[in-house]
Amino acid sequence: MSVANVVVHRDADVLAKAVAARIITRLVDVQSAKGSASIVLTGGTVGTATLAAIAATPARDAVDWRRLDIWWGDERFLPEGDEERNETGARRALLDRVDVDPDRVHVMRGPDSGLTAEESADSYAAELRRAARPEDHGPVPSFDVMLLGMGPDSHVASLFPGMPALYDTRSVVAVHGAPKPPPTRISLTLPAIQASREVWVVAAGDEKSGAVRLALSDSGHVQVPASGARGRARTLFLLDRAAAGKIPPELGRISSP
Ligand SMILES: O=C(O)[C@H](O)[C@@H](O)[C@H](O)[C@H](O)COP(=O)(O)O
Repeated sequence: MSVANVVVHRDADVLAKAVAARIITRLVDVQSAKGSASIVLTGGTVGTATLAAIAATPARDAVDWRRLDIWWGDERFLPEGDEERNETGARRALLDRVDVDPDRVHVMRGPDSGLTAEESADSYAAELRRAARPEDHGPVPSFDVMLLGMGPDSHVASLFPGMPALYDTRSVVAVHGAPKPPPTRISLTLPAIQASREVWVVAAGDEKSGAVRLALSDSGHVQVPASGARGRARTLFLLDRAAAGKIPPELGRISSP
């Protein structure tokens, strides 16, 4: 797993725009090299603001949206179209505004599908397994970009400190009793996250600064899930100054103006 590199931006607005530009560049580079690309989206305010920033960027047209596989790191177990679903926020911010291939938008199904949360998690794991290729050496694709928001408790996706999902070796699990509402969710596990070529953790606000410091130190991933958010080739913590406020000098950081 790669060591985390930190990039700090002035504020949450610049952070979202900078991550949007980074995503566009990364997808264009990957598509140029491989013909298609894959990205895992996150819920949360920073993740959604980033998608809106992509939609607002003329350079978005440099991405071939038809040749992009879109996944989610987690989803609230709610009916399709529910305002609280991460999918709803992503469609409104970006996906309904670019020419994605609907067959390559892989949603985590909610209760309206007739599936239980466990069945929905198993169904998503099976979809990931079908998408994995021999060179991925595992049950999930090597995602080109794994976007993860992070909570003040250092949760990523719906992996909350100390909860059973952090001990699970499967790729996708149902989460019950999540401390962040709604309580029932579907989430990739750390092994699935760590299969990514690149993991980008995005966080803004001083309420995240303690979690950032823990996530960048060698904390245990059960109590500090974000410390397990590492990519095979690259890990980025993309922060605003407030979220970076407790990073010790020895951990290094690159600050934009
Ligand atoms: O379903 C969710 O709620 C998200 O996937 C969750 O992991 C989110 O990314 C973090 O809680 C950060 O959220 P904020 O950026 O809003 O603080």
